[in-house]
Amino acid sequence: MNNTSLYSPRVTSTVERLLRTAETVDAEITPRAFAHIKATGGVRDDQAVAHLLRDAYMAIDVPTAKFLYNLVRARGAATVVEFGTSFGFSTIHLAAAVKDLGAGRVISTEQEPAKVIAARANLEEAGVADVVEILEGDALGTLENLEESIDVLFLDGWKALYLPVLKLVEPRLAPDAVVVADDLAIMPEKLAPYLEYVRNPKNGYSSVEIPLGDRLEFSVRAHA
Ligand SMILES: C[S@@+](CC[C@H](N)C(=O)[O-])C[C@H]1O[C@@H](n2cnc3c(N)ncnc32)[C@H](O)[C@@H]1O
Repeated sequence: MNNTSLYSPRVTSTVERLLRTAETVDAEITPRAFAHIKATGGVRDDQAVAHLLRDAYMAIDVPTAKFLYNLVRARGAATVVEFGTSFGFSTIHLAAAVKDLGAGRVISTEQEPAKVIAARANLEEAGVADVVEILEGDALGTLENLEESIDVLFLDGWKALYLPVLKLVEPRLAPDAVVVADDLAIMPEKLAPYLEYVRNPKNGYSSVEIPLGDRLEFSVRAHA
């Protein structure tokens, strides 16, 4: 028997519905954001156009989602933290893995109140809401007093905040914790400080790029 809830009817139907909706919604929203970016100098900065992307899904692709599921299971993660829930597509995959492990939880963060409500409903529909807590507000505030030891950290909010978020929760990373950062292909200039930090062995990580989806940085907390 395969105890992989990714293939359960509830997860499958929710994931398929979200993929369909995300495609339609983002096809309408993102060209407007790109046009605005072009008209204002051409440098993509999601934070600067956050008002235009308020309703956009910007979800990871299916291979990346399956990779995250496998990673959480392989790590036997008890605590997974996500920066950037959006409508909960990635969160469903992280939560499915935690559920299949039999214990643990996902703490996800989202600053758009409407997305928090929608994500909670999507997690409920997928049957994984009981292992997820969504912290509403700016992750730099909501993650400030985290007490848990983090096994897996997934970074997928606004790119300029990856390094500040990592530094904020760094004291909470478990030995050999895994940090995955998405979107290396999308905004390299915004991610440069983050990549410089995790790729410098002096900062206590072993880090490598993975050519999956919009390209990921896969870092292991390797300090003594
Ligand atoms: C790329 S989307 C996340 C997509 C999601 N991980 C998925 O695969 O479905 C980024 C999300 O991060 C949220 N976000 C950006 N900066 C944030 C911050 N400082 N605190 C909390 N959420 C933030 C945005 O509102 C947006 O919904």
